[in-house]
Amino acid sequence: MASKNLFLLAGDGIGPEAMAEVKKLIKAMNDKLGSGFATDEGLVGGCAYDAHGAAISDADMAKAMAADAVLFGAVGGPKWDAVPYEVRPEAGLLRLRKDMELFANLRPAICYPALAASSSLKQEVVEGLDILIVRELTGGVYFGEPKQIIDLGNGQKRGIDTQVYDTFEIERISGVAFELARTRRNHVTSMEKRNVMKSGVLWNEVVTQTHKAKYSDVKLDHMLADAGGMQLVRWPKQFDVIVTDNLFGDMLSDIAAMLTGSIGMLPSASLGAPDAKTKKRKALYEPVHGSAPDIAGKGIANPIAMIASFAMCLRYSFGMVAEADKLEAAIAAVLDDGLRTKDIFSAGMKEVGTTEMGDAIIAKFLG
Ligand SMILES: NC(=O)c1ccc[n+]([C@@H]2O[C@H](COP(=O)([O-])OP(=O)(O)OC[C@H]3O[C@@H](n4cnc5c(N)ncnc54)[C@H](O)[C@@H]3O)[C@@H](O)[C@H]2O)c1
Ligand SMILES: CC(C)[C@H](C(=O)O)[C@@H](O)C(=O)O
Ligand SMILES: [Mg+2]
Repeated sequence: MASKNLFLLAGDGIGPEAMAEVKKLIKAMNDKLGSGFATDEGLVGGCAYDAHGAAISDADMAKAMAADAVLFGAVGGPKWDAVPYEVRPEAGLLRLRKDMELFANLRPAICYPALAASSSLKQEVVEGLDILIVRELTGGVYFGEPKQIIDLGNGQKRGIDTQVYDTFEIERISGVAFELARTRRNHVTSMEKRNVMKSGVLWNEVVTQTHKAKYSDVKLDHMLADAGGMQLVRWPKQFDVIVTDNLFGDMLSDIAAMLTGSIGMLPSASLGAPDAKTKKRKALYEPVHGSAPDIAGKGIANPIAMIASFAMCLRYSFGMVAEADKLEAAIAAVLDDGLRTKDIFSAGMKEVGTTEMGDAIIAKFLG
């Protein structure tokens, strides 16, 4: 069997702790199921800066470009607060997204039945929740130029970020959202702020045109992004697929994370366009959470977002749909058994650490 090449970038803080659980899972799949994964590892974020002064080296960037899929942990932390902006840990992740042209970021927020009662929201609000945020990932204010701080010479400075979207960027991300909606509940809600932003006006216009031209069988709603944030907390089950820009998608997905019980639960897939010849997409899979410096090194991080990101990798990069379903079912089963890391703990449940949670999920998956 041809090997499936995975490039692992564990990063900083709890990144390596969560990645260790996925490494165990990959080894178990190779040993017990003959899955044929080949892995290589590199450095990203603060650890890469410490090693060679950049948030990701050109050599590791080349390996990421060549891999069938990249698994990414998390980057950042207070240790690197003072490093120059251009080489801060987060720059490594942004370079991966931009250079690999990973324009489509899929962030599913699913409330596992066992966690419905432990959410900070009322049980009936989150029970059975299954929504998908489709975040544009290579454009908008994250990458628009100019992006700078200029000295005005009068004791004042000016910080500038630029929100830019071109038609093709909005067309291709809304196409991804409409296609995915067809495999779900056939409903897309597009979020922007057309009431204050020109890019929001264009976003609204292009999504509407794309819908009319190719996807009129899908139900489409438009919502202002601030109202969208409010509606996500008020009654999230009104949504199926939400499509939005880079910055709104960043914030709305952190809000959605709490609907699932913890940010330690939310996986994501960042996908490029299919290659014209091979049909393969460049892809990176990462949890939505960060390096969690406050709990790093304590062995208590929730590895589920990282493991569920690997399930997305099985599904989207390797077409291993049965294995992906089985892995997600294993996560649900372990939660049903009452195992909880600290972030999702509630009375009467069994508190476990990162390793125990990972082991239990792997055992269920293989069993
Ligand atoms: N993709 C990424 O690498 C990524 C994403 C977000 C933030 N960051 C970076 O991470 C650093 C910390 O950022 P932050 O504190 O705003 O966000 P964070 O997601 O790291 O942490 C927010 C809170 O959630 C908790 N948390 C996060 N993941 C958890 C998990 N798996 N299990 C249990 N608890 C978890 C943390 O303990 C913390 O209290 C910053 O440098 C930021 O830039 C990186
Ligand atoms: C770490 C940071 C660059 C990143 C982002 O803002 O996109 C993170 O918050 C995320 O949600 O993936
Ligand atoms: Mg974020």
